[in-house]
Amino acid sequence: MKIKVVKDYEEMSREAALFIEKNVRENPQLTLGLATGGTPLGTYRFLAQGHRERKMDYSRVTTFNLDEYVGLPKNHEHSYHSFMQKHLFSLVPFGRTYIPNGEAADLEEECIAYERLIEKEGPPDIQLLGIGSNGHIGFNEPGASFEGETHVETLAETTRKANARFFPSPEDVPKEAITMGIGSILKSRKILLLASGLRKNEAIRRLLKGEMDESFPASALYHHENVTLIVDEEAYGKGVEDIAE
Ligand SMILES: O=P(O)(O)OC[C@H]1O[C@](O)(CO)[C@@H](O)[C@@H]1O
Repeated sequence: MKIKVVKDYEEMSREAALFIEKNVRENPQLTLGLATGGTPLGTYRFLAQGHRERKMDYSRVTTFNLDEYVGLPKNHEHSYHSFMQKHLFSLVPFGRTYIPNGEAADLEEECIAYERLIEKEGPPDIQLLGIGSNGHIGFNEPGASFEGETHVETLAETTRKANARFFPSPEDVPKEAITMGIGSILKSRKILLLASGLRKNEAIRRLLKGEMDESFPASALYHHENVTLIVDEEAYGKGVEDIAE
């Protein structure tokens, strides 16, 4: 795991956007795995700026989102479809964009179809990831199999609580989501993991201990040979030994 410690959220976001831009310049037909939540918002802002000001071209890039809440219509203001539209897709034209359909009549079928799509079009050249304070990646909660494919996950109460800030009230946070599995995520060629703020400090400390355990989903990333962690000083914390290679 390569670890880059940066000053703050802004710097983390800029570094992440530069990482993606560099890879897109090298391969304009890249497949990009995307995340939602608070963590990647700044990265998307910088990607949009690069497109606007430096004419970065994403017209041949294909994107796959990690997850979507079950039961929210695509145009619901808190669906991840709406999130991506608002924060990235309306600002940067991509070739093709894919997000699981959380209101599919047959969710199992939807999961199988999404996994097939990733296999056909991908796997992602870069997978962008945030980390939950309980170590979740995508919506793979503690206990999720490291070999799992796209599936319906019951959200941990801590995750629902953390995401309540995006909803009018905590009860409005859906109880389930479709998420790419850890196995699907690990198929990506490169993984870019971002973490910022004190809220993530404990999760990063546990990750950097390097112990692989299904009770801590992000530790599966030690099974992958090309992971870059960009972490700010608050999330990295003091007294953590640098185990960067
Ligand atoms: O970025 P946040 O809002 O802290 O959430 C952590 C991670 O959990 C998720 O919301 C679950 O998908 C990710 O998108 C996100 O990066």
